[in-house]
Amino acid sequence: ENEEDPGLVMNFYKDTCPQAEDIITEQVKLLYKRHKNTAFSWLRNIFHDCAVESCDASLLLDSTRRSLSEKETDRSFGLRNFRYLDTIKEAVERECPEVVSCSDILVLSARDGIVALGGPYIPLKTGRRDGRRSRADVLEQYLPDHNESISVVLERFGAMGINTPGVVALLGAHSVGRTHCVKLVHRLYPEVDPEINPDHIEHMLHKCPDPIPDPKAVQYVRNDRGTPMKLDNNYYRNILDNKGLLIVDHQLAHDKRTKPYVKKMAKSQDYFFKEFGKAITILSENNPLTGTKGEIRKQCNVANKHH
Ligand code: HEM
Ligand SMILES: [Ca+2]
Ligand SMILES: [Ca+2]
Repeated sequence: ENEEDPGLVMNFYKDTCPQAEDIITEQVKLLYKRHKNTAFSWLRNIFHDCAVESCDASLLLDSTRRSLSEKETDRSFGLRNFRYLDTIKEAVERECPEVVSCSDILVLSARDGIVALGGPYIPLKTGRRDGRRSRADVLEQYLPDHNESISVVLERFGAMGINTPGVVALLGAHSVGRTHCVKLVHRLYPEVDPEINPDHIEHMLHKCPDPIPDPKAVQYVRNDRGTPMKLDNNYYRNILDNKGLLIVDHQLAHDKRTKPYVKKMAKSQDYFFKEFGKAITILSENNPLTGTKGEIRKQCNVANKHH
């Protein structure tokens, strides 16, 4: 870090685009009013972009002739609503063309999306710049799969500096949104996983009636039937009650290392929010491109053309 590169700071655009953060907040509010589920996407994006080497908006790049996009990999299954991030970028570009990075827009939309969902306000720094290439080739080394062991999950997040309560808090994001049947049928067919709460099995079978779901059919189960639209601590009560959808969700409530925190978060929303805020902050600061590294992308889905 030097004079030209202050790294990440609060309100990085205060001189170059003083309205930037207000425009983003305003757009998030407008878009959330019309498309509630776009807030799930803003929240999920910060994990899928930042956990894979860097918060550099690599997640948003489309495939090119030379490289596969991260969006098209299996771990990204179900990611949606990218067009609303483009809407925010366009609104910011109208005010300050080519100043605000897509990676900062991705992070700040997550911050404001969390608030829209009833979660805490987490002050986050800015000054990230956008990467120029997809990281699809290494993505699986960073993003755990739905049936990953807790040891691997703790190790992957630990490598970013996120501790055990931080991991437990981050998984609390599964208090909103949905999971498609393709990620769940292995727990239902050929035999039902005996660890699932019998009251929940009926619902899951009803929503996922086919052992091999048509990947194009929109068949899914809501992550939290109780409060599906609220980022609250109901997730922890669900998983303690054996109503977690993914194997990782279920294991989180049963592993010796994570269970004590699951119980604590199930009891205290404040504790959940406190740990969630810390962990999101660390995630959002993972290995950013700052200073003169990377670029300010004009359009979030394509790297700039070089002249
Ligand atoms: C071990 C780590 C994780 C795994 C294996 C995992 C896996 C998944 C899977 C398989 C889905 C369902 C996608 C679909 O079928 O549409 C999902 C949904 C979701 N995940 Fe995660 N996830 C993890 C951590 C996180 C974290 C850290 C966050 C955010 C901080 C997050 C936020 C979300 C959200 C909001 C949804 C709902 C998306 C929607 O409804 O569009 N997840 N996750
Ligand atoms: Ca990235
Ligand atoms: Ca909830």
